[in-house]
Amino acid sequence: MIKAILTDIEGTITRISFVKDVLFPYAAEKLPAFIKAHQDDHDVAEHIASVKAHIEQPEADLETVISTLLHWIETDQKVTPLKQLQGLIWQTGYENGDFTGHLYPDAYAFLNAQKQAGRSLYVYSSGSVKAQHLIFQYSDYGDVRPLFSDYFDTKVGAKQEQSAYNTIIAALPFDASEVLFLSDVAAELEAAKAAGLRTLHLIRDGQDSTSEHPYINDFSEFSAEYLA
Ligand SMILES: CSCCC(=O)C(=O)COP(=O)(O)O
Ligand SMILES: [Mg+2]
Repeated sequence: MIKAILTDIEGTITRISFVKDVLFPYAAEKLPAFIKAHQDDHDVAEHIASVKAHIEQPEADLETVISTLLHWIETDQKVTPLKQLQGLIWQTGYENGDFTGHLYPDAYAFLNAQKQAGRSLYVYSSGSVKAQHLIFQYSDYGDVRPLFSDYFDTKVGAKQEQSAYNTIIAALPFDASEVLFLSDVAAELEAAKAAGLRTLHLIRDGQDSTSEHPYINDFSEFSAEYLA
């Protein structure tokens, strides 16, 4: 019996185009000035050091760090220092009202219904925990953070690695078999399944596809069989 739900964000409860066409371009535009202005802040300095370690250039100058980060945004690489920096940059955009966090209406209704039914809700996204807080604090439906009991990002590991799900389950008061993982990416579902979680694939926006996993096109198709 499913007692908790662990959800991905992009492509599962949030439209992919909100992330790719709104959040990523905003981060790319603001990133150079942000890095220059905040390079000595403790957190930012750590993320800059992490970029240099990642490219194995400990002596890299700031321009190299910035062009590396911009390349990672362009190619949608889920590298932890980039994802952490994006969260810091998006804060200003949300606070200024430049955008609100997109949530599919069916996802919002589903999450509310599951919470009311007594299930605990958790988030696991490549976006940093800070970015997750922001998208839910400034969502289209207002501040929906009270829906969620905890948040996980790539600090527990990459989403396509089984060990990341083992780490998450170890932090939850549930057995793996009591947790349903929702994602739009088959490789993430494979990793979660290997860790013993139940899985449900979201195949949204008219994509004509089938899956090795149980799948739905949106949460209006969700039924009790996925909770049994
Ligand atoms: C938390 S909103 C930004 C999402 C993001 O940066 C991203 O890379 C999406 O990855 P996900 O694991 O949610 O598909
Ligand atoms: Mg996703």
